[in-house]
Amino acid sequence: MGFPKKDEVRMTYRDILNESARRAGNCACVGLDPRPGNLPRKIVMDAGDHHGNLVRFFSILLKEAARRNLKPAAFKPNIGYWQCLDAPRKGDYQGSRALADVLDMVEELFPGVPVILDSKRGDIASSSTNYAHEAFNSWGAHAVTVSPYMGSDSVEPFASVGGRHRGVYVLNRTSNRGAQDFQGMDVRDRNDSGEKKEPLYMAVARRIVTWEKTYGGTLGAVVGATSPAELGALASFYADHEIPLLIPGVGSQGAGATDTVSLLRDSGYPVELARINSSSGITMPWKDTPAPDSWEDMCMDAWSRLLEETVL
Ligand SMILES: O=c1ccn([C@@H]2O[C@H](COP(=O)(O)O)[C@@H](O)[C@H]2O)c(=O)[nH]1
Repeated sequence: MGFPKKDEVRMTYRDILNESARRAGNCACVGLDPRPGNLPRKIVMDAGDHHGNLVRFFSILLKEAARRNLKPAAFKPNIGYWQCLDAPRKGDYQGSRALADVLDMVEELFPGVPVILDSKRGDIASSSTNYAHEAFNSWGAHAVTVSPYMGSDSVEPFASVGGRHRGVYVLNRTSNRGAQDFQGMDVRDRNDSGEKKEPLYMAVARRIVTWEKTYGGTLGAVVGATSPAELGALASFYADHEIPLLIPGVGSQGAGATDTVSLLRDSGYPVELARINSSSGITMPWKDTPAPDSWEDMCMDAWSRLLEETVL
């Protein structure tokens, strides 16, 4: 893989986001999460050949999207969907090889479109350093998702290994039902002198802004579209700080892209820094039913709808 390009090294990750949104004309992020059991019948030539089946499937989709000039402003593979197809103790790396080949295709067909590796890492500093190398150097990703649960020293290695041209999206207020269990807890930040309590996701948001001051143009936040009140509050808070938002939850999880864009605009948030993600809603809109013969058009319709609904 050829990341990073020479020009990109001179840019901050925030510059890369601004530039890719300007070129694409939208703030859409297409998720790349394969589910081998739900692939169209005609694609599956041998049920055990995950590498062949996935490369065939994504090659058809990516080439057709490029032919129709359907350029999103980011791609987001979730590493778990790919690496669960490896069987390393048997010398089998089909999932990882398929992801590598698909990322090569993305780079060739959609040059300049950032890839966000959704791996949700975060560990003691020395281990985080290795995870940062995994994302930025092994996979050549432009950005990675990171959990803040272990604190500053677990997040900072991603920013220092990545440098200014790589992004670090911190899990802030996630899109799942259980997000409220901890992220919504009222807490008092010991670093603040006040006695006032606030939801944990707001305390994390303040830290993201603090980290951003040290690692300018690189820190972002993952905030789900499924909780509009929280997304609105965080988007307003981040607006002046220009913190990039990665927003999953659109499509299969029920949130609408149009509503999400309106909410961001109403919050005064610079929409070109957001990446609104839909994964299975685009690559598997038939959900758990068998893929229809018109599967390719179905995917392209969903893909182009996301781009239209997130137009800048
Ligand atoms: O809060 C979060 C953080 C990450 N995700 C990831 O995004 C995609 C969503 O997939 P859909 O098929 O569009 O529902 C998936 O990789 C999640 O792990 C999230 O959904 N919410």
